[in-house]
Amino acid sequence: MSLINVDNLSVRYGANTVLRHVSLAVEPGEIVTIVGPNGSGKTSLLKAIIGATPPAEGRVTRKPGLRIGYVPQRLHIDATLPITVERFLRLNGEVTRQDCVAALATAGVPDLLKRQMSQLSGGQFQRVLLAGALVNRPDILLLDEATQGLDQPGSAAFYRQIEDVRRDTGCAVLMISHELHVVMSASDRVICLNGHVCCAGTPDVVASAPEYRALFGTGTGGALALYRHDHDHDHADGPHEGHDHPNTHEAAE
Ligand SMILES: Nc1ncnc2c1ncn2[C@@H]1O[C@H](COP(=O)(O)OP(=O)(O)OP(=O)(O)O)[C@@H](O)[C@H]1O
Repeated sequence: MSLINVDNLSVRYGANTVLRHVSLAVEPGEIVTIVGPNGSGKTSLLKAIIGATPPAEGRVTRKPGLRIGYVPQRLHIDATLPITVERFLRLNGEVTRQDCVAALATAGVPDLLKRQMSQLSGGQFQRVLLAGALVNRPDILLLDEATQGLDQPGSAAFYRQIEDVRRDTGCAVLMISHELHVVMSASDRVICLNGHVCCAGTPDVVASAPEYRALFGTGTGGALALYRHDHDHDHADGPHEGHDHPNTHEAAE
């Protein structure tokens, strides 16, 4: 059974339809990236998946008992508020120090337990948010542009960490990113969203799809090559989400 199944989902705010007939599924252990321009409904999709936004049409099914870890776009913590990393992580319910130590290690920042949140660098802060999402041992991580404010090497390092997290914990990942060229190596599957699913498939296929190029241009070719590396695992392409351009991936494959 899929961890998450989105079936023919439409989302409206008043008269404004921001998602139309979106269908997708996330399988255990998969890394799926959602790309799309500003305002294309990416955050609305994540909100519908966690149940914070009701569907106008269609439905979202979560596997019973599914544990979701959520990493927000950004989180502001008042610099004058003294709060250590450990205390911050223990805000997540019944969490022991051991759980915090383990989550920080998985997030790639094993030595931050006693540090003040306000003294972390941007990259360390995002990893502590990641640890906060990991602390309850989720089946799936949802990341909403978790690398905002990081420079490109910082983003690339963060996404490599996500791959390590998947390898170490087996959890699935559904993430939003503007940076296909950076998430390329980490993603099994990419869904390009623009109110509807305009193309979907492996990163290579999506990056060369005319629909993606129409939205993002072709300027990332060099970066794609730079960040691409060989995977030592083999994930199936997964189901191609229903969309308006059925021949895209087949033509490119
Ligand atoms: N609570 C809301 N009420 C009304 N309109 C909303 C609400 N949330 C989002 N919208 C609108 O829905 C559309 C999609 O927004 P959403 O945040 O899902 O897009 P996004 O792809 O995540 O954008 P970005 O890349 O800029 O974060 C936008 O036009 C936005 O203004």
